[in-house]
Amino acid sequence: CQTGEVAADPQLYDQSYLSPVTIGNSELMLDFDTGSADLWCFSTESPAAQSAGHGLYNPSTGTELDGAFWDITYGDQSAASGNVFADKVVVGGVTATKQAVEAATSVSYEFTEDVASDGLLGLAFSSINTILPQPQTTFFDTVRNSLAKAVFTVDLKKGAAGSYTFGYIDSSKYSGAITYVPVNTANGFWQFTADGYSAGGSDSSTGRGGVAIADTGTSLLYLPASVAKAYYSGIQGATFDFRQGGYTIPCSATPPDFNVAIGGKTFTVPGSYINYAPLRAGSSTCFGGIQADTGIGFSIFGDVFLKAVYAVFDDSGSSPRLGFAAQ
Ligand SMILES: N#Cc1c(N)n[nH]c1N1CCCC1
Repeated sequence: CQTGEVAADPQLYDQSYLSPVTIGNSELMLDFDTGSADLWCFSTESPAAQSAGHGLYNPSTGTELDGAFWDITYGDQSAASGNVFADKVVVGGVTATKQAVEAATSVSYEFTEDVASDGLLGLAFSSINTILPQPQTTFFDTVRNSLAKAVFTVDLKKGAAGSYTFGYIDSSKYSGAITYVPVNTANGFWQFTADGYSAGGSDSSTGRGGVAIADTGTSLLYLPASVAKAYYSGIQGATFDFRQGGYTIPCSATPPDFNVAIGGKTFTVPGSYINYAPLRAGSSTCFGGIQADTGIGFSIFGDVFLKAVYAVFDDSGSSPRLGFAAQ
């Protein structure tokens, strides 16, 4: 029965969190993403112009899946594609002896420019893995029957290293009880229903809840437009800036805490987490950590929310569920 733990290292402004993964005989830094289901990495097959500065997977240690290829486009229109090898993957001591490793032969500039990241490790459901003609399993799905318990946990932190664990829940990492809610896997995401939202100390609701996904691969917290609008209406100097593509606030602002009701329990995102980052170095205008989920089709509980809670991604029962506890 395997269990393991790996660090989640924050990148600038907590834009993403990277964890060390051994693939074949390379150690790479991957972005663990509960919003996608492909494990892909820069490789010796990637064009040098695209892979400069990145750690590379050398497929010589793997066995090529003949005829298999992959091609993924994310919500932000970043993209990558390539071919597939079965190789040994180790995360925090948990070993998948024959994991589908997607070697990139082409990546978009967003990935080329993010030199700290050598690829992604998808932790959504394998139903949305992009490998054709036959989708393959995520790392979690590959190892889940060998884990002490078919769970993984997410403990992200603001501006500090957090952790992911596989196979166990660490009671020293949270306070109070874990509140569990059912997951709808129809879209391949860890999708749940949030009950409602409110700002500050008041329980004056900023709006009814709705469908949401827990997504470590997204930096911010995307909520119904009416909720985002109500939240920023309480902040002096806040505005929706079309050119920036979202709400901005003065970096000097102290935003109110933001409360989310899930499973009948209230979880609080400290207002400071919503003063996300200057528009560019030295700017006195900051981008808001809460943005409208307009056009997405559901809310996205990304890192701004996840770094305020301890999250349990539980596939150990008859159907998957999500657990949340205060950190
Ligand atoms: N957009 C987007 C997105 C998402 N919703 N989850 N993970 C994402 N990405 C991982 C790497 C780039 C984007």
